[in-house]
Amino acid sequence: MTQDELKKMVGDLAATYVKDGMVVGLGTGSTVKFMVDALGRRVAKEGLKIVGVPTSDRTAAQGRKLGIPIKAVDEVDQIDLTIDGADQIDADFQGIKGGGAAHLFEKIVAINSKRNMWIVDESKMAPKLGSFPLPLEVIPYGSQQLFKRLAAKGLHPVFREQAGQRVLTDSKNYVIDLHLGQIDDAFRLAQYLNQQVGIVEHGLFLNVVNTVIVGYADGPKVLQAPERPNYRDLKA
Ligand SMILES: O=C(CO)[C@H](O)[C@H](O)COP(=O)(O)O
Repeated sequence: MTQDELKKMVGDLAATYVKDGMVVGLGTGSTVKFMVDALGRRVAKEGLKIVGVPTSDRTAAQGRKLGIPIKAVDEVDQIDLTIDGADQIDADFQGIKGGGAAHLFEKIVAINSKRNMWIVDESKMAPKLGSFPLPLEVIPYGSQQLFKRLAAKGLHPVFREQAGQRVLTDSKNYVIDLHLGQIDDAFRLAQYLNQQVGIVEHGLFLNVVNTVIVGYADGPKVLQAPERPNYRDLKA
């Protein structure tokens, strides 16, 4: 099976978890694209009634084109289920996201969701996080100084570029990727990054996911993460 076939397999399966009347968070990326296509088919054929809360301009445009009613995160009371992709998932169900530069909105939608499901092909599963570079969304103002601080700390930052231009997020911020190789203590690193002025959000998604669907050549596997407190409920 090709990687795209694996992505379609998990995307199609994830779409079957969506029930009539749900408010559904719609992630971003090539795997989610298959899932949104499948939801669009259900809306057209079955008359499935849902509201989609997209995590990027790309996903919003795809959803609207397919006839999925779209609302912004602040226009809904709560999101029942968010289905998103991921760049890397470790053995403890912690994840790295932001390969598509959408992790800020993805994290906002995720923490406002009752349940979170990630859909990935098997290449995304790893014993430890870090071989996928960790994305940071950073405010352009002062980003060179921030870059120098991250470099001095040994975090191997690289500004993300495309066709010789710095990548801009939907909020017109830059992305810095940290080429770490391996992350030994993701919680400690997240704490450090949360404290750095100029970083709007990092791509460590810790204790966020409830269910992961992994696409293997012999079929999809549905994995349940341990039940943990939602990010937003952590005490100050
Ligand atoms: O975090 C993301 C975007 O910011 C994506 O979910 C992640 O990059 C996975 O994308 P793909 O399904 O294309 O591999």
